[in-house]
Parts: sequence; structure tokens; C-alpha cells
Amino acid sequence: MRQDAAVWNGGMGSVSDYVALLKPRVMSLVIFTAFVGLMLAPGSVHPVLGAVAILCIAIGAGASGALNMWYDADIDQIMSRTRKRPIPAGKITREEAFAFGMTLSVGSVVLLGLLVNWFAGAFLAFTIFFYVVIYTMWLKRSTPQNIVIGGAAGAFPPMIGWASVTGGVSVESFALFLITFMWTPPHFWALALFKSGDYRAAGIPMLPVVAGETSTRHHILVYALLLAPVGAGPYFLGFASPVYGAASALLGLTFVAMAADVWRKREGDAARLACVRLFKFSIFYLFMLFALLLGESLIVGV
Ligand code: HEM
Ligand SMILES: CC(C)=CCC/C(C)=C/CC/C(C)=C/COP(=O)(O)OP(=O)(O)O
Repeated sequence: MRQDAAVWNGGMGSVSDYVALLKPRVMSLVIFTAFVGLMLAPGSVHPVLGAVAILCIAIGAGASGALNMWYDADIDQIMSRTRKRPIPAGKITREEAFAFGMTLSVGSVVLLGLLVNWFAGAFLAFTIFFYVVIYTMWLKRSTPQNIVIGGAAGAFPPMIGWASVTGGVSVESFALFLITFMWTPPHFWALALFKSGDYRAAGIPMLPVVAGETSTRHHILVYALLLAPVGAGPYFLGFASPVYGAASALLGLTFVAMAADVWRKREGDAARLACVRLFKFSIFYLFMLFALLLGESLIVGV
């Protein structure tokens, strides 16, 4: 039976504990990509409904983070990076986190369906399900390909933003999905390389634990090489300008160069630094690609 890691502290957690359950820092970039999807979609939506859509996606994303922490309380208590989270720290019980996550999940989906459209609402429900059930409850603990497949959940939000305007999907919204989908493995493995002790202790079959560091470095480089052209996809598909094409190529080549650095530097501080640099750059990279697309859509819209 799964052990409840949280200790009942005799009262409700504070507001900041509940905010922490929403994984706000990670989800901020997810929400930004959803916003860009909404802004790029053809046609228009009333600004109030657009704001409602983004709010619902944000709440749904946060809710899925809370449900992830509900299920993962046992392993979060073991890993040094996650030990201070509200449940292992004894600030919030698993039951409270579950009730909070479920309420926000259902609320965000129903609100998006009723006020915006039911295709977007169903897509949000599917994404929450994918992250919580497919990734967290199933793949994360069973295969080193966990984040390759499970990472799709984090890549769907721009498609949900797009669907909030059009009520459907398209080649363009799929191209936005593909960028985050190809980006997630190197984003995560760069960090996992030097956190593998944590995952080993928790019994999570992340790639560096199962396949070793050399294989993980190889995977990072291959994904970076695939990501570079995928990042330029919006230009090749004709919904971004040559300026975006050139900028995305430059960012993609920098990503590849940093992945090659991780591949080359195998020992000591140099290896660790190369991983940290790639991890930090990965976040900058994704933010920049979507910011460039947003900038172009605003200029065209003027
Ligand atoms: C299965 C997929 C993913 C995994 C396993 C993963 C894992 C991680 C981990 C372990 C961290 C370290 C810091 C922390 O715990 O907050 C992190 C940070 C971060 N991730 Fe991811 N991530 C994934 C997908 C994504 C996606 C889809 C996005 C956004 C589109 C994203 C954005 C970020 C950001 C912005 C940070 C930095 C947070 C900070 O500044 O503290 N991640 N990720
Ligand atoms: C709209 C919607 C529902 C969006 C969901 C977005 C999403 C799935 C983002 C993934 C973010 C993330 C931190 C995954 C890591 O989970 P982990 O459990 O491996 O990381 P951890 O060890 O830090 O908990």
C-alpha cells in the first residue's frame, strides 16, 4: 500500500502551500505557450473569452501539478529536490491535495467548455488525464521513455489555446505542439544527468539510471539535432517570417552546440556546468521561440 508521506499538522496549509501545489514556475511557461497558440490562431475571440480560456488552461495546468504531487508524495519525500514540497513537508495532506486538484480540474474544464467551446474543454480534460494518469501514474514509474511519451502533455497547451479560438486543430497548431514535444526530453535529461542519484534512490527508471550517462548524452544530442529543424517549422510551414526562420535556426544551432558540449564533457565540474547551462538555455530557447511567434503575430495584427 502507498504510504502517505505527509504528517497531519492539525490545520489547513497556508495559501502559499496551495500555490506551491500548482507548480507555478514550471506552469508559467506552459501557460505562455498556450497564450501564443491562442494569439496565432486564425479568426478572433472576444478578449474576455480569450482571457477566460487562458485562465482555465492555467488553472487546469496547476490542478494537474497538484494531482501529480498527490500521487508522487512518496517519491517526492525521498528526492532532495522535491522533499520540501507541501505534502512531504507535512503542510498539506494527500487528501487535501487530491480534493484541491480534482476541484480545480473539473472547474477549469467545465468553465472552458461552457464559456469558450467544448472541443477546447475536452482537450484540456484529456491533457490533465494524460499528465496525471498516463505520465505520473503509469509511465513515470515503468519506462525510461516516460518523458518522451508523457511529455506530450506539456506540449498540448498551445493546441488548446488554438482550439479555444477555432474549435479544432490544424497543421499549424500541431507544429507548435511538436516544438515542445521534441524539446522536453533534452530539457529534462540535462537536469536528470546530475540528479540521477535522486531518481535511483526513489526507484524511478529515468534514462540516466536505466541506460547510463553515455546513452543519455547521446539521446540529448540526437533530440537537439531533431529539435533544431522542428523549431524552424513555423517558417517552413509559412506562418512565420524569414526573421523567425533565421532566429530559430540560430537558437537551434546554439542548442545543438550546448548538447554537444554535454556530450564531450563527461567528468567533474565541467560536465556539471555543461548540463546546467543546457538546462537553463532550454528554458530560454522555448520562451524565445514562442515570444518571437507572438511578436510577429502582434506586428501582423497592427
Ligand atoms: C515530462 C515533462 C517534463 C519534465 C519531466 C520536467 C522536469 C523539470 C524539472 C525536474 C525541473 C526542475 C525544477 C523544478 O522542479 O521546478 C524543471 C524545470 C522547469 N521546467 Fe520542466 N519538465 C517537463 C516539461 C516542461 C514543460 C512542458 C515546460 C514548459 C513548456 C517546462 C518548463 C520548465 C521551467 C520553466 C522550469 C524552471 C522552473 C524554475 O525556474 O524553477 N517543463 N522541469
Ligand atoms: C494544461 C495542462 C494540464 C498542462 C500540463 C502541463 C504539463 C504536463 C507540464 C509538465 C511539467 C512538469 C514539471 C513535468 C514533470 O513532472 P515530474 O512529476 O516528472 O516532475 P517532478 O519530479 O518535479 O514532480
